[in-house]
Amino acid sequence: MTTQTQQLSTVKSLWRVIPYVQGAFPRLFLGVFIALAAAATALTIPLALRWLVDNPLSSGDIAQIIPGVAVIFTLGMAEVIFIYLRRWLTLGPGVHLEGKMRNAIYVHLQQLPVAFHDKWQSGQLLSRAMGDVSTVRRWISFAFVQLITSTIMLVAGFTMLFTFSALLGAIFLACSLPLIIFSIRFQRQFSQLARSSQDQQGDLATTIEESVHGIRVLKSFGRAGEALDDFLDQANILRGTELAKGRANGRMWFWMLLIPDLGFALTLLLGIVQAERGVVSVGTLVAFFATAALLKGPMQSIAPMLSISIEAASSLNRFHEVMDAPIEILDKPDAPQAPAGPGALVFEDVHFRYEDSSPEHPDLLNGINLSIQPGETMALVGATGSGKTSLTALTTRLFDVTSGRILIDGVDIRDVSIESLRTRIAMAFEDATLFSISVRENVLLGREELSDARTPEEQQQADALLNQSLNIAQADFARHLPNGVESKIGEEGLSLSGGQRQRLALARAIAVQPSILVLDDPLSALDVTTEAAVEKALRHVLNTTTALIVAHRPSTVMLADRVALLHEGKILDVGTHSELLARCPEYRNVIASLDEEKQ
Ligand SMILES: Nc1ncnc2c1ncn2[C@@H]1O[C@H](COP(=O)(O)OP(=O)(O)OP(=O)(O)O)[C@@H](O)[C@H]1O
Repeated sequence: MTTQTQQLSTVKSLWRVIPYVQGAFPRLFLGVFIALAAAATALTIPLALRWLVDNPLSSGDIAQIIPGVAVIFTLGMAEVIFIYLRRWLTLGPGVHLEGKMRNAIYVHLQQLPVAFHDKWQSGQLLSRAMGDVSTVRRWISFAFVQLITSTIMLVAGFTMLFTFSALLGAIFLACSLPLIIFSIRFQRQFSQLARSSQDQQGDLATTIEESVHGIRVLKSFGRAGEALDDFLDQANILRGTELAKGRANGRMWFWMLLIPDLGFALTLLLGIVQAERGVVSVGTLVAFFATAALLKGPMQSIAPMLSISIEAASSLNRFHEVMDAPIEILDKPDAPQAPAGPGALVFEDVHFRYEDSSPEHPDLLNGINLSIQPGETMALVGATGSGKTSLTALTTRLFDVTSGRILIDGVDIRDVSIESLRTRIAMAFEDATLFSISVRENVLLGREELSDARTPEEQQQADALLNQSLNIAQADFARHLPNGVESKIGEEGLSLSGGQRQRLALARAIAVQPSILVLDDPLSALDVTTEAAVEKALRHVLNTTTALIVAHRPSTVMLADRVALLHEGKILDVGTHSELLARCPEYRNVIASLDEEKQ
């Protein structure tokens, strides 16, 4: 996804790095100070040279030559040591900053609502958390200090050149001025290219991620060739942008190398004439060119440092596009824990619509009123696309209601802490996502205290809960994996069948031992016999737990005490399966369509 960014100037964008570098300020400032000391030492060398040429060398005083050379040697050595120290000092802040920024974006991504993740491609998020953060680290560790010291060195160096000879200094400066014009033009062009390249890298990462993720679909539909063509098209666009960046850099380098050399040649010519006429001493001329030679480095470093700074500014913009995304679903200040009641779940005039749904459409959920008693199992049925999954997502605040309210044991779910709400209500989805960790860790994911069990008692408790949850979810197969429940599940559980993944996801929801269980068709991938066994075992759990179960199969409906029919955004009727069959034609239609789907 290529986002439209608010265009900030390079300096404003770079300024936003400050919160992440604060702890490392002393080291960074010391680094800048040491870099300035290195520059000052380097600029002292031409002064020592002038004294050496104009005094002992012209008078032939051998006794003074050796100490003079020793001073220049010592200054050179000091400069080398300062440069080493500067590199050592500035490396730490960069690494510190990289860690802080990466942690911050990870935490923020975890807190951002599901609506944000629905809109953003994972490749874009990945490239911002990895590539862009590394670019900013390179800038702070290297280009930032270099840019400051180069600028100060240029100001001090040109001042020295003017004191040596105003005429020669003015000519050298005049020859260098076009560099500023080129730098400004370069900055404009390069910042656009840098941003395009970073966005295209994000798009490419998304394509790779999606094609690896969907490799089975691509292979089975014989679309690998087309996927490769799409990838190559995107990779070619990125290559074009990178080549354009390289050409812009190359042009900049051409002028960066040529202009100082032209200035150097011109002033050398004039300087020799002036020395010959006695306007300047030979020592001053030597010092002038030693200084001018020293300034070539900072002048030439401006372009690469500018390009790194521009890239870092663009990376910071991309980073902040994620960090600035508001966390819309938040705890109220000092929100209390969800009440430890029996588990009544009530929907009161609940309205909900997705942000991107068009205004002429009515709300997807258009005034839901539904009351589920403690310990009751309520099945939710409705035509496909009627909003059943969306309704279940509201219970744990994956999305917030647009209006109305949802109550858990009489308390609005927005008034209690989200963390406590999500321990009271556990969810299992049709699309079961497992993590690349062991079966044990996956099942005990919602029981942090037990997944980190240390004492033998905790271990025993964790084992008992794990076994009980696996039994209810009919996930016995997990014990027969190569390392039993300690077996690590392949990436996103892909080494397991769909039905096996669903059973582990169900075991995970059961292990939370919630007061309310919300199941979004979690048995869809099971065969009829396994489904019947899971349902039988589930009945025991559901006797003591309030449950809301989205049902796509008549057998799931049979599990429930009552059934709610969702129709055109409202709960059209609630009753037992047979009551609804008898009195509600819409219910009969939905059940008939479920039967047809099953056949
Ligand atoms: N994250 C989302 N952003 C925008 N629209 C969405 C989102 N998720 C679902 N929708 C839309 O909301 C409507 C209801 O979807 P939902 O998944 O809640 O229905 P459902 O009744 O569970 O469907 P099914 O029985 O097919 O699973 C659909 O039209 C769908 O396109």
